[in-house]
Amino acid sequence: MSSAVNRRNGGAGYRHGATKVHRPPPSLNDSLDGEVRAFLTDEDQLHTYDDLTKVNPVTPTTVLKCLQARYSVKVFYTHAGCTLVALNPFQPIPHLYSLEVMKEYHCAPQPQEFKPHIYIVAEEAYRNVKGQVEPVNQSLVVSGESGAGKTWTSRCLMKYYATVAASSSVVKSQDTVERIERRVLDSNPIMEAFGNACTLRNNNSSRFGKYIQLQLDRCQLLVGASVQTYLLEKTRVAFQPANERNFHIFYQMIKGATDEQRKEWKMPHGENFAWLPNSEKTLEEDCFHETVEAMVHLGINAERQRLIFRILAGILQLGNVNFSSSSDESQTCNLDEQSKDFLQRAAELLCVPAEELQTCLRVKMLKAGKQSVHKPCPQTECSMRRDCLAKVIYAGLFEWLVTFINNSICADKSTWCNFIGVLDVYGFECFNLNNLEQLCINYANEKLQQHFVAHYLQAQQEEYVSEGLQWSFVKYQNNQSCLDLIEGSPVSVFSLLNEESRLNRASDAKTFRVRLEKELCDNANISWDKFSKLPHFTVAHYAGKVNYQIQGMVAKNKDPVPPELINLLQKSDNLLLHQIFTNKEDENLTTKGLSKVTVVSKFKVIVQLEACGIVETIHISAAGFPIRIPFKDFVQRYALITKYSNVKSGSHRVDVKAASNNVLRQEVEKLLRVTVQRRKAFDLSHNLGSEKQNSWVHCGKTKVFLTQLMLDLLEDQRKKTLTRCAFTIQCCWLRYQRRRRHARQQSATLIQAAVRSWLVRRKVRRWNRAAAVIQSAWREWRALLKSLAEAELDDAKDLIKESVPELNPVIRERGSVQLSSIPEPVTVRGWPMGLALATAPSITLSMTATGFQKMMSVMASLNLPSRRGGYKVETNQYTQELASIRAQPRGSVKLHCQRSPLLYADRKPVMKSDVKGFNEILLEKTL
Ligand SMILES: Nc1ncnc2c1ncn2[C@@H]1O[C@H](COP(=O)(O)OP(=O)(O)OP(=O)(O)O)[C@@H](O)[C@H]1O
Repeated sequence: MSSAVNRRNGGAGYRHGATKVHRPPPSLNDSLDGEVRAFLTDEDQLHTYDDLTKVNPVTPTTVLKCLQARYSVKVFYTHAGCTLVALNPFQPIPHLYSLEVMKEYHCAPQPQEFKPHIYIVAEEAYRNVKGQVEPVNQSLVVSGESGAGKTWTSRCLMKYYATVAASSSVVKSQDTVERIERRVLDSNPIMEAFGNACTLRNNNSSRFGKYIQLQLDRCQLLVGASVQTYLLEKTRVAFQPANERNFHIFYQMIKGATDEQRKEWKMPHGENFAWLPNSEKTLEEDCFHETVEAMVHLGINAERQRLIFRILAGILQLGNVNFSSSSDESQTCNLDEQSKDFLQRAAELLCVPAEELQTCLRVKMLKAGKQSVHKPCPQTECSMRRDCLAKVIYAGLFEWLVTFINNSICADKSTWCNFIGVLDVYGFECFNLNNLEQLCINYANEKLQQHFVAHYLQAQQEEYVSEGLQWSFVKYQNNQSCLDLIEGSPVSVFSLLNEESRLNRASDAKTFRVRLEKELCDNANISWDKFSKLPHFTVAHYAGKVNYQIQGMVAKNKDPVPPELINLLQKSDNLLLHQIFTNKEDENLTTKGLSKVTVVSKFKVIVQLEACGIVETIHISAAGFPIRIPFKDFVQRYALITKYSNVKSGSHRVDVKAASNNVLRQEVEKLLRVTVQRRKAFDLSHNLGSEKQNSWVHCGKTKVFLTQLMLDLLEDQRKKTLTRCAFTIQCCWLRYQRRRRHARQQSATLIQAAVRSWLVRRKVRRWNRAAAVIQSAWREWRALLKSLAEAELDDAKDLIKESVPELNPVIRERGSVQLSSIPEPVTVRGWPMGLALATAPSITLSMTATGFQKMMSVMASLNLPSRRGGYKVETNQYTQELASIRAQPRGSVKLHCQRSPLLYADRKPVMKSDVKGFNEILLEKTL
């Protein structure tokens, strides 16, 4: 089994389409004998082929062999050009999808060089959104048969984007990002619980199609998502094919309910429900707890959950209501006691009046003009009305859930600018009995195929021709006539079906078949088996012929819902049910004849296929030139390769806006030459001759056509050039910063030096002034001392002379000094050597005065007046005879007295400092 993931572009991208495995006529395979086949394909090496286009020759047999070989060595992904074939391993392979693997692919410079993986497709689409020239929306189509792994693959893609598109988040708070991712992922279990069921082919088969749009902001971060669903198989609610089951949610409820819930839902243990076959089968999908948890995360609160589960329980109860026919047609069908009980329970759970419910199921209302008539329904119709009620409730609930999920995960339009779409689409279906469902599914596939053809092969071929390329594709199959048959105008299967439904006449399969035959006989794609008992028609689809049963098709298309049922549901006291059906009032549930919306018209209106961006382009890479870029854009993007390189390309700057097409073309050619030359010089080891490289690119008239390889090469060179430029800019910036820092440092040093020198100069000037003052004072003082010393010595001599005759010492007034402002001379008496003694630090037989006494002594010695002349200073010591004065080493003075004249002669002087200078002066004078 396989599911193919097509990588497709949306918007105005340059990348196109996917390669289908190229199929030569079947006869080719048969015509190849074994030897040639062995020569062409080394079968032992088949498992190593990463791309199915390498298989040679490309035939269904060789492709299948290659896939088988890879499957046997547990390799589950293989490229097929630009599509990816995913094989279902049918076993968990955790290491293949781990977070590390995701990161590896996401961070790889060239993920396509890695082993084929769904993450390559995911990453390519993610990178394409950023756009090589401009952002391009992307869509991934996951298609395949039931059980091929489409849902699994879609889930993988969602998980991948939820991881990589959030991991780079720097802007948003972690909290926001987690919430968005979580919600997007949590939508899966809910949708699967309500929309998936166990079928013969797949235990977890999606019974609806879905298209998920992952919304990205400017920084390519996942900011939200939206889901569109289509074609829910609602008939499954009331009818389950043999050995299949109903939707998972019902089984989850009966298996996971608490006793309390069972009581509320009126589902006692052991109760059998007709609409829950095979409930003994236990699946991992039967996980009620997980669904409830996801509901909580998405914001479905407990009260809403209660309403939802009551509705579901009500549907189950309805399934056990059986009608038995009445003997009289004018009487309503009978209900046995059990059925009455179940009907009562259903009415309670759906919160509608039981009586009214019973009437709605058994009596139909016919309108005749303005009058309405009530008519009892036959037994089969009663059952149909019951089933219809269940289906309409379930479909309404599912729709409400999808809307709720969208409201919860959808980002505001202003916050996202690009999207990646994932379309999980039913593959082509062909059963023994096919009806309207298969016709719709196959129509969708046919439409996809048409886009594939029209938007890739055809458009590409036409473009090549208009651009003058010598290139032709293998003759492609155009399925337009098949589509015309199904959906064309004015007459087609759908238009006739719609007409039949609108006429509202009793549908007769045979009549309708005749009508089809008559109207569509010109179309070669429809045929009839005239011998078949059942009326049918056969459509030749691109993938094969399918027989469609006509019986019941018109009824299915009408999808009628009796208005009484809708009226009843609108009256429901279950707020949710009431809300669902009140909102539906204007939709196809009305009975206004021609305005009715039928299933096929609804399916055509849904147009997800177009709305989701698939219509735009389809991406194929293996053949031709999937990338085409206008010259102008090409030069704008890649001119830097030559502009910022050392290569002499001879190119001068081209004004892209003003340049003519020819100039641009020349510029493109130069660019391509440089790129290829560089590659050759660099990559000789790859053995890529110029011839081969030239086939990677072609210049058309207005566009350049590239293969993926050439684009990668150009991108690689561009990236390298940008890296080099970035490096140069960084270097310049660093150098500039360094220089600026250096200049600042120098300026700071200069300012500091200037300030310091100014401070020093100021200090020196002060010092000089102070020194001058000190010098002059010192000189004055020296002169004064000198004169005092002389006077004192003179006085001493006089004293000795005078004292001898009278033996009576006379205290004389000495050294009178005229002070400027004092009118009369102030006389100061002092001991001649007082000054010396007062300041001398070490004197033999010495005495030392301190404090005021010392000051007085000094003043007296110097014959200085008191500061204000307010007192007179006199020595209070006896004048003694000085025998001798001698200088001692270290500048101390030794006095030799006859008798100490000092008051404190017995005191030891304080050894504070040596007397210098002054002592010497004294000694000089004395000795
Ligand atoms: N890559 C895979 N790795 C492991 N198991 C896988 C893988 N792909 C598919 N499966 C298994 O196959 C089962 C069927 O896959 P899935 O439901 O995705 O198929 P599908 O194509 O969506 O079918 P349907 O159309 O019926 O919904 C899954 O439940 C899962 O168990």
